[in-house]
Parts: sequence; C-alpha cells; structure tokens
Amino acid sequence: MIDQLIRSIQEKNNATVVGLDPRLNFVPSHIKEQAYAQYGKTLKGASEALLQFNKTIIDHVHDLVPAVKPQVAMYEQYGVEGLQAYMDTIQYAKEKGLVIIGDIKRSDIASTAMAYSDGHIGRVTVEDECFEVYKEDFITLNPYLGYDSIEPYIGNCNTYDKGLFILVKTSNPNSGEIQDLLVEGDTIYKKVGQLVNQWGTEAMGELGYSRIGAVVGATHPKQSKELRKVMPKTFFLVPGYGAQGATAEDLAGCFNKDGLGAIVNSSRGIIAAYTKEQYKKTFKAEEFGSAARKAVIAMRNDLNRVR
Ligand SMILES: O=C(O)c1cc(=O)[nH]c(=O)n1[C@@H]1O[C@H](COP(=O)(O)O)[C@@H](O)[C@H]1O
Repeated sequence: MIDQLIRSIQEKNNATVVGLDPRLNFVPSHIKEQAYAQYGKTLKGASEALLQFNKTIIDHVHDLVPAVKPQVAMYEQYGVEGLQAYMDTIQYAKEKGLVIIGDIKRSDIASTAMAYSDGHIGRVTVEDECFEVYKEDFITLNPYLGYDSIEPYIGNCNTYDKGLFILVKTSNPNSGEIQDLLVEGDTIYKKVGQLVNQWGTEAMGELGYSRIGAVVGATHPKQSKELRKVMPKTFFLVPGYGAQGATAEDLAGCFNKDGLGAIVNSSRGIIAAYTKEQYKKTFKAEEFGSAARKAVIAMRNDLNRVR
C-alpha cells in the first residue's frame, strides 16, 4: 500500500491528505436536518449527518488527493452508529480510489495488539469463516509499549500489504514534555525515530520506502528536519498544517530530495473551509464541498512550492 500511496501522490502531484474529522458544529444545517428527519436527534441521526457530510467532501476531492484520514474518535463518540459511519466512510472513499489512513492511535500488549491488528489491517476468523472488518490501508499507532506491542501489526502489513504510521514527534503544544526528554544523550523522539527506522527494514515496499511510517508534526520544523536524516526510508504522516498553525515552510524538511517521503494532513482547514473568512464570501454553507476543493487546491500548490 505504501507503493500505491507513492504512485498516487505522483499521479495527482499532491502530497495532501484530507483529514475526515467531522464535527456536528460544522456540518451544514441542511444535512443535519435531513439526517434528523430520518433518524431523529439521536446517535444514529448524528452519525448519518457525519456520513453524508463526508460523502460530499469525498465527492469533491477524490480526484485531487491520494488519501483521506478518518479520525476514529469523531465517530466512536456516537457509539456503534458512529462506528458504522466510520466504516461506511472508509468503504465510500475506497470505492473512489483513495488510500485510507485510519487514525486509531492504538497501543497495548502483544496479545491485545494482535486483535487490533487483525480487526483493522488483517483478517478475523469466525470458526472457518474469514472477514476483513474495518478495511483501512494504514493505521496510526502509539509506540510507548515498545517493539512487542508493534510486532503484531508488522506481520499483517507484510501479508496484506498494509501500513503503519507510528507516533514519533507529535504536533501538540505539550509534546516535548515526554518526547524531548534526554536519555543517554539523545531525545526520546530521536530514539523512537531510530527504532521506527529499524522496525521499518522488516517491511520494505518496492519503491524504496517502508510500510512502517512515522507521525511527525509540522509544528516542529527543526525536529522534523533532524528526523528526516534519522529515518531516510520512512514515510512521514505530517499533521499540524493549517488549523494548528504550521505553514508549508515549516514542513519543507519533512520531504526527501525526491519530493517524496511525506504526506501532509489537514482536517479542519479543508473540511470546514467554508466557515473560514477567506472562503465565506464565495461559498454558502450548502457549497461546503466546493470550498473544500478550493482549499485542497490551495494546499497542493502551497506544498508543491517546498517539496
Ligand atoms: O496522528 C495524527 O494524525 C496526529 C498526530 C499529531 O501529532 N497531531 C495531530 O493533530 N494528529 C491528528 O491530525 C489531525 C489534525 O487536525 P487539524 O488540526 O484539524 O488539521 C487530527 O485528526 C489529529 O488527531
């Protein structure tokens, strides 16, 4: 899947990932009203509104971007109906040819990790029947528990050509509290980067990058430049552009000389573009899909200046 992601980035000349982090407060009222008329102001009604919102966004951006990143918390909070909307979003995006990065940020001991791995990127069996359940292409993981908590995913990555993005240096303001601590002369994020680089050698794709990628926040340009050197064959998932304040210049160091090596996520900056000052005058709430498309084109051009 890393190879498919790379080919799609090249074909579309775009390293943008649209983050599908829908929230009811920016789902336009015509979509919510329709969902509530069908299912009431219920968990099902909310989940239906998120799904319809996502479908419109996907319709407007699928020819421009290589991948989408649904963040499971936005769906999971509405219970089983929300998870169904998460799965239906994945199915719909896949039918449109998009690579799916399931932002699930899991982390647990090996025996439990195996269940997450089988459910999300592998297969589950019920007696002699075999099922592919969530169908993401990549998932995000937290490495805090060490290699034995990551190993259960690597087998499925290689068997089913899936991929991982493992948190290395996160974009949030307090990320340094733990990740920047010095241990034996190096920062923790650098040590984690070295480990991810090492784990990645077990799962190389054909185009020179590993199926095991890293999350590196765009809000830390100095650190991402350093990590690029530590992890030359690791693809970076880079959040923080747009709503969290990072600019294209901040993430220039995430790319390799081949213009590859990173995909950059923006969630609110794209899917809620119609609420932003710069787009408000041009697009009505009903035209939120067109506003998202315009925001994707602007982001693509912005990234292409620096990669
Ligand atoms: O793993 C992630 O995607 C992630 C890691 C990180 O360090 N920072 C971060 O913001 N994210 C995710 O990236 C998205 C950022 O959303 P926006 O700030 O709206 O673009 C959210 O889904 C976050 O959960």
